[in-house]
Amino acid sequence: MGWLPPQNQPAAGGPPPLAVEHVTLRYQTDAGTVTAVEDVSFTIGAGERLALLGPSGCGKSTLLRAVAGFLKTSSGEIRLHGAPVRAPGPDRMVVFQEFDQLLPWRTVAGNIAFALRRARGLGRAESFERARDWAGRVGLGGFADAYPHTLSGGMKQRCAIARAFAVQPAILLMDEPFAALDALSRRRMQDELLDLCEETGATCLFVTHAIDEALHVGTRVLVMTPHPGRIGAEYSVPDAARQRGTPDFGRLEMEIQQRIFGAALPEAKSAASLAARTDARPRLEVTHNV
Ligand SMILES: Nc1ncnc2c1ncn2[C@@H]1O[C@H](COP(=O)(O)OP(=O)(O)OP(=O)(O)O)[C@@H](O)[C@H]1O
Repeated sequence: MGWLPPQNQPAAGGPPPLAVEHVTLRYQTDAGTVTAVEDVSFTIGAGERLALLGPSGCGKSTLLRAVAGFLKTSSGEIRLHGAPVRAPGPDRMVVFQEFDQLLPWRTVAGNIAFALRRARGLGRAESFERARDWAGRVGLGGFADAYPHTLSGGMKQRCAIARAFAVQPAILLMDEPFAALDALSRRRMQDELLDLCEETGATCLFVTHAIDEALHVGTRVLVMTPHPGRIGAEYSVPDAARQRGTPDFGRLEMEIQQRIFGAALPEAKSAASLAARTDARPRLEVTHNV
């Protein structure tokens, strides 16, 4: 069964799927104002997968929630294909870390079909046909009629991912979707996600605090500074550096560790020697470095 056309297809030379422009995000609490994210700007082009990487509390989830439309910006603008984001919309699908994001009273197919009806306006028959197809694509073909409480955590995440991809949103927003899984399941699902992204050409914003996951999944990695979150550095990840165990992957992983942990990393070389190694590699470029 064919894909639905992605939503908000960009006009040639038009604005990118996502533009975050000088965005600051603050929370008002009883104890005062918390600035979670400060003056962050970036864009995501069609088919790009941007991994937002940073330590706990640096504002990754806050930023993702603002892109989803759950939070208003304190200043700056978030644009989807040029249009300002003011509220949640069916052109953005979010996959959360939590296993309880499915509707418990609907089956696997029912969860996916419900999203297709709501977001794409499909009729019942077509939405269920597509939903069963998507359940099969994520390895849940035999569980299409199962209810969420009968599934493992990994199976629930597979269903949430299928639901998000099925809708073919303008952008997929993923907030540490594999963080609560065991290490083996996490690795397998990262690979499967990568395959789905490459097959569908999905545009993604992927939040993680794991360097290896960011490098494996992302075509670009934005490293955020600790609280309040700002953009510390940006890395392009060429295909050769995406595979764990390769020299390019190891070098880029080390370089990002050095940036995040600095002198605390025992095996870290001096910044100058790391820079020299970076320069020796033609495609591992730091494209932004504030
Ligand atoms: N609802 C809220 N009210 C007040 N402060 C909040 C709220 N949510 C988050 N914060 C604060 O905003 C900052 C950023 O939090 P956020 O959850 O976005 O970070 P994160 O990088 O996603 O962290 P983690 O990786 O641990 O999930 C933190 O200082 C946090 O305490």
